Amino acid sequence: MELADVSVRLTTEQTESLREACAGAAGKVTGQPLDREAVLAAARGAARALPDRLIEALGSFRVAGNPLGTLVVEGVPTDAVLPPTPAGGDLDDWSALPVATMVQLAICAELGDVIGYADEKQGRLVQDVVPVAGAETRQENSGTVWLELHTENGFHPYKPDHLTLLCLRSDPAAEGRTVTGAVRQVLPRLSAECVQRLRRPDFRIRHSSSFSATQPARWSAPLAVLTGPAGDPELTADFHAMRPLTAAAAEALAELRAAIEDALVGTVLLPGTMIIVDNRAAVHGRTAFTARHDGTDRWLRRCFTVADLRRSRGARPTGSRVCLPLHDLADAGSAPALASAAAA
Ligand SMILES: O=C(O)CCC(=O)C(=O)O
Ligand SMILES: [Fe+2]
Repeated sequence: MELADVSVRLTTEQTESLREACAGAAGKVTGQPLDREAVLAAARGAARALPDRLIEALGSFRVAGNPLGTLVVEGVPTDAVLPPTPAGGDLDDWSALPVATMVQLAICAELGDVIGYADEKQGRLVQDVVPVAGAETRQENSGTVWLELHTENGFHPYKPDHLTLLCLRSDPAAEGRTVTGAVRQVLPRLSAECVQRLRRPDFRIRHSSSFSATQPARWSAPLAVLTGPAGDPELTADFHAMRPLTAAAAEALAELRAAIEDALVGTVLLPGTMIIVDNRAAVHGRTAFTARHDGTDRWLRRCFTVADLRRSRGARPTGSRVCLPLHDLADAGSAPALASAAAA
């Protein structure tokens, strides 16, 4: 199975009429921060302009998933004039990208509720994924080296259920491939012993450096890599930041890693292509690419959704989609699933 099997391409007419609807919706809320119900309501309104075929594909992906844990949408409208790729890592004001921002929020509205994290990218609901000078070797999306396969924020009690990445610019040499590896592809290839070991809470994930850059590293509570139904489990893994707690767990994680690396699918995202990852069904990563830092670099925009926003209400200020800093939550004891102790 290839990404082409899970791709939806909009026709030129569909792209254009969606562009118009999104520009109109954005115009009604220009100047407001994204983290306002009025802005998200405008996006839900714009979602009515999504083609039926796409609404259907998003709905079925949300409810049932697919074998690749990945959906690709081509022909997503973006803004006719793009600012230079932001060198500092963030675009200051979403109103420079009204269409791209609104269409991403509209697509996200079909997947669930948009969520953000105060620790990361200033809590922005739609974030910029761009190479940052000096961050080349970091295992973060600001780097340019191979970005190890990971569950997004797998250490977080309110990790996203889906993440969307909308490409505004590819890297000039078209080297940066976004890749995903799905649990449904690898499960039949794993030994029974491996599966059994991955189901034990014998793993911890170090909080991403974007979450605890200035503090000593913190770790998740011990967790299992595979959870849920035997025939269709959920996957939480991170081949950079996950630490097995026993030798048997380490062996199982290595077997899983080899199987996933064997089953990877991927693509160099082109402008107007969005990749959507089911964060409970697939890990994702990115191959290395070269940055020039001259405004023409690779530029994706990222937005997260959860299936049930209410579950995280104790972690967010009233009326906001942005989860408070993780270390405040851990200290307040409002997230019992969290252990802030360093792993031994
Ligand atoms: O740059 C990419 O293609 C993926 C980066 C990534 O893992 C992320 O932004 O969450
Ligand atoms: Fe990621």
